[in-house]
Amino acid sequence: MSILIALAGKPNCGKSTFFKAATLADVEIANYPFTTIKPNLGVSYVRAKCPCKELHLTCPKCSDGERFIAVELLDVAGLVPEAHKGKGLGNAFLDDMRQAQAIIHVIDASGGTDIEGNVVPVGTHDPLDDIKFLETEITMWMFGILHKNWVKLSRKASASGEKIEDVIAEQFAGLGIDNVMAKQALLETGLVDKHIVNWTEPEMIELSDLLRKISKPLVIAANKADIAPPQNLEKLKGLEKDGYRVIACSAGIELALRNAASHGFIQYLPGDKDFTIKNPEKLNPAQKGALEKMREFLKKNDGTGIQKCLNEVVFGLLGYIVAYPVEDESKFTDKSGNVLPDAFLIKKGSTARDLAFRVHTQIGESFLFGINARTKMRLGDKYELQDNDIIKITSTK
Ligand SMILES: Nc1nc2c(ncn2[C@@H]2O[C@H](COP(=O)(O)OP(=O)(O)OP(=O)(O)O)[C@@H](O)[C@H]2O)c(=O)[nH]1
Repeated sequence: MSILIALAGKPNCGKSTFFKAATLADVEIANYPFTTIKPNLGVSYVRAKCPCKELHLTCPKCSDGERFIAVELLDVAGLVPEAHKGKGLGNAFLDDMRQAQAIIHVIDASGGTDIEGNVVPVGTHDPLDDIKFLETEITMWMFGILHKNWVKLSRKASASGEKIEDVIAEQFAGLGIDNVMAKQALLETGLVDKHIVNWTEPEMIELSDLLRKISKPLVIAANKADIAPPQNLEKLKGLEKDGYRVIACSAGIELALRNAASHGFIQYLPGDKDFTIKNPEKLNPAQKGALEKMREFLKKNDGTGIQKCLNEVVFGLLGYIVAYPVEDESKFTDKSGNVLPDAFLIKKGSTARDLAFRVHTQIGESFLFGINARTKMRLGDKYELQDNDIIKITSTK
């Protein structure tokens, strides 16, 4: 049950660079055999504080107390104007979007590419237009589905007396929309009280827009921040008051740093706010100069922003926490003595029994109780997991 994040953006915004950087894992953090599963599907990681440091344990799964937990990243191609009408690779774009739980929308914050991705002088294109553009494409695609099936849906809601949220959820099940999400959108638009046969097109568009926001939450990766005019970044940050999450970033710098780290030139972990040069004598002045420029960016922005985007999606937007199941609660290990062998991303609000099911269906079904490995307290099946919990599960199996 991996988390799938879609990486979307118009041509030339730096999406491929972001994808390459985010899926280029150093051997130290990669516990997946391949970081690229398919050409456009890769393994990336969220970064969390591993409990090993606090417990003074040596943990082979983390780097200096930083745990990298795998998520899947989908490089979505084909965002072009009118993608929702099937233009360009529009259908592929929307099909990819269907499966994702959330979106990282990579935009060119420098304003150096127009809406179709053609290069223009930096600062001449308004990056706010790019944000609207992606949202409109998804909303109008969803509206298209609603509009096309409207007669069928009306009949269903009238004849069978099925609840409208159930009818909508069924129609959009493939997009990950359930009846709770549908109900929320219907309530917010006020359409819950209006029979579907009387819905107008603008009302259906408003509903589609809300369904998009609820089912495909997004983070805006304000990329190329290294060359972006400051007023662009300020304008983008200003969107946060409207509920947007905007992160200034540089995929170009992240890729360069990960490459430098994998070749042993620097010590750098994704998400670090600085790096150290390992062998300065091996670098020429131009390389040193380039690294120092990158360091300036990191200092100013608390890192390159790439790890922040991933963490914000998983822990912020989607509300996941990390739980560590163990078999020996006194040593914090599995049966073979491996310290903190697994880190599971699990939804906030999940219980000890939910964690048991994540370990194995049989263990979930035969769950007896949990033990908080830190306090050795017994936990019932309804115990709500807290971030960073280490839990021993006792079952009859
Ligand atoms: N200055 C700067 N340039 C960047 C950054 N990220 C990407 N670029 C450059 O932007 C250009 C486009 O980057 P790509 O990653 O190929 O863009 P893309 O969005 O995948 O483009 P398509 O493959 O056409 O969809 C390249 O010249 C990159 O080197 C960045 O953070 N800063």
